[in-house]
Amino acid sequence: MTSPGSPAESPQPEPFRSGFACFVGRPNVGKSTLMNALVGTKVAITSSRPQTTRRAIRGIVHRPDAQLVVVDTPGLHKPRTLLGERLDSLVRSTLTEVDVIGFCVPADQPVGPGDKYIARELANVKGTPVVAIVTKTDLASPEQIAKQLLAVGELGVFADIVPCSSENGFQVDVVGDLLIKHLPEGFALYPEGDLTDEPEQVLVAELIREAALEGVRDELPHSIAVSVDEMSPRAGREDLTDIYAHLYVERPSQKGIIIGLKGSRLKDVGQRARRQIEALLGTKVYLDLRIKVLKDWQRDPKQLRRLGFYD
Ligand SMILES: Nc1nc2c(ncn2[C@@H]2O[C@H](COP(=O)(O)OP(=O)(O)OP(=O)(O)O)[C@@H](O)[C@H]2O)c(=O)[nH]1
Repeated sequence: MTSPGSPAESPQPEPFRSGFACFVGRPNVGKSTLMNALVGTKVAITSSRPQTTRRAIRGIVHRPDAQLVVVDTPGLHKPRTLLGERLDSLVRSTLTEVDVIGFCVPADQPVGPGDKYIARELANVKGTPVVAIVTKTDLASPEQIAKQLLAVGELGVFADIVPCSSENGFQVDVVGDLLIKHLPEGFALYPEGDLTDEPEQVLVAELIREAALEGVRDELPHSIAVSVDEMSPRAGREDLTDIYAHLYVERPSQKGIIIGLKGSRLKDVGQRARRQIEALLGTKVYLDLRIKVLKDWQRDPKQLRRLGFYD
């Protein structure tokens, strides 16, 4: 304890805090990118297609005085397919399990019905503080940002409202501070240095899916799923990982799109994914990637379970 007579003494350190946060917001508002910026490495995948994220991927922010575990959630949206319904129930159960929620609204788009829908949902989550985050400030003028802060303030009762940009780093650390403020006092939940508790195999599958989505913007909205069937170091080669994976599409025509002329597109997808996976694993990678048609997998409960989407 610092006493008034001993100015040389350092002040009482803040208590160590640890706990969970999640980001919610319309698809494409920058939730995954913000999590990556907070964690400081590429953990969740991002793409310019809405609804890229399907799993609660966790990133872990380590600070001297805190450990913040960020659960990345899919964009809340009105369910259309069975897959959509599962996504939403995943989001809802996540909301009640975390210590603080970050509600993301982009600075460069007017507040719309989607944001209002989520704000109403959040008002029903009792007992979890919500920090409203105005994202992508690099895309908006100061006036636009000021207006957006006011508009977001009208959407509900928030513990704080903070503007930030994951693109240029503006106030990303402040977002971290404001989330950490709401965590309970406690011990570190994960060893220092851990950035995510997702098994590497899941991250690898996500990187392959990201590569496969690239360039087929409108043709294959949400029809691609990936399973990594086997992943192991090559015998006698510490520096090489063998990966056997399947890319699933819903219809034969989609298979053609992915494969491309004389297999050119698939080759591209494999190369792009391989580079990313090598960065993640820190070894060379041999990637055996095959395509299968799983008819209407998004509507088939058994296939959904196989691909890791549980009720
Ligand atoms: N200029 C700019 N672009 C951003 C920023 N944050 C995210 N983006 C871009 O916005 C797009 C969507 O970002 P994501 O992080 O995937 O969005 P999300 O909210 O996680 O999307 P879903 O997974 O679909 O819910 C990507 O193209 C990002 O590069 C930002 O601060 N500034």
